[in-house]
Amino acid sequence: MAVYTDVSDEALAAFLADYAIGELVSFRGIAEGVENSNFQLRTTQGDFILTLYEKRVNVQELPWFLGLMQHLATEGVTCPQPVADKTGETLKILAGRPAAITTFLPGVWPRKVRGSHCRPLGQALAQLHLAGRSYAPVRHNSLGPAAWVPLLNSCRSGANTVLAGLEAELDAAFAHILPHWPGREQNPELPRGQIHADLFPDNVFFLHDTVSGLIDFYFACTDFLAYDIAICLNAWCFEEDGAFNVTFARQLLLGYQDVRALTDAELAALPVLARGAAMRFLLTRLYDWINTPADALVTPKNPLDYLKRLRFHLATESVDGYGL
Ligand SMILES: Nc1ncnc2c1ncn2[C@@H]1O[C@H](COP(=O)(O)OP(=O)(O)O)[C@@H](O)[C@H]1O
Ligand SMILES: N[C@@H](CCOP(=O)(O)O)C(=O)O
Repeated sequence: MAVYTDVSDEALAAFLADYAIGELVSFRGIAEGVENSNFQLRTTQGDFILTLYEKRVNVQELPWFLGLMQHLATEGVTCPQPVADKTGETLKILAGRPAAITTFLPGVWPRKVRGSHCRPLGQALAQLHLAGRSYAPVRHNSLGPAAWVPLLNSCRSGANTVLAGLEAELDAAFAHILPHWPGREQNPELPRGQIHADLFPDNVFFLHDTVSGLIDFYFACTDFLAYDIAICLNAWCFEEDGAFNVTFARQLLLGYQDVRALTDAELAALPVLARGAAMRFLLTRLYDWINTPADALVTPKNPLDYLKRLRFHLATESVDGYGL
């Protein structure tokens, strides 16, 4: 469960007095989520989400994230919109933590992904990328390739306790990823822009097979647009047993291209981007798996799910393997 910080009735009342969003009707902690403390807030004007930002989010970067969500919402992306207080502030302090109120989005995230989710997902991702083009501020991807070897270094002593030989397997995999990673320079064939960078099923709400909202922009950054697709291929297109579902991948790529055509360079780069995406989530999960205390509120996710994905992408040499 993810409510790390308690909010007293008195603190909440004082906090809400700064806003013009009606009278408090109900308030409850949301068990789902990993990173931050989230609460559902109902007032006489409707439903809202109150988020208290916890340790992993860099406070200095919160204005970038809130600005991006505001911008995307203005451009027609259904995502949480920061709510300003009576003085125009969206980022405030509550219970000693940075805090913001955002709009509540209707819908439910898919507990089991179906093929019918993947085309609308691809369309929504491309719409997000197009809407992000007019948001100029840049946020470097702090979990990009430069972070991966240091992350593995910080877990080396524990890696082989998770799986014998894991450390050597990851070191070997780096040789198939890092030297082939596209350069950071502006390359019109491999466009960069604002990406979500964590668009997993639990961050996409659906109503009747239609995307009703995208949430959780706190890993968003400025990077290759196609890297976001690679993250979605990993998060949406594998079965529980680790088998790749090429039909889901094809639907995802077709949906994306309904809205934004991929360049030849983006299509050619997909295998290496997908390897990198698998490595990124494998490593953060490995770090959490090794470092999360047994009595922690949140159960760490299994890093080995991403080892299966990484092995698949290492064996995939072209976009044909993803159904195009
Ligand atoms: N804007 C929103 N509208 C509706 N529900 C939301 C919204 N934001 C968060 N939630 C709820 O809170 C849960 C956790 O949110 P999330 O942003 O994924 O947390 P974390 O960043 O801690 O992982 C979601 O699964 C959803 O149930
Ligand atoms: N999507 C990541 C973990 C981040 O969790 P979120 O609740 O913030 O999406 C993973 O699956 O490893």
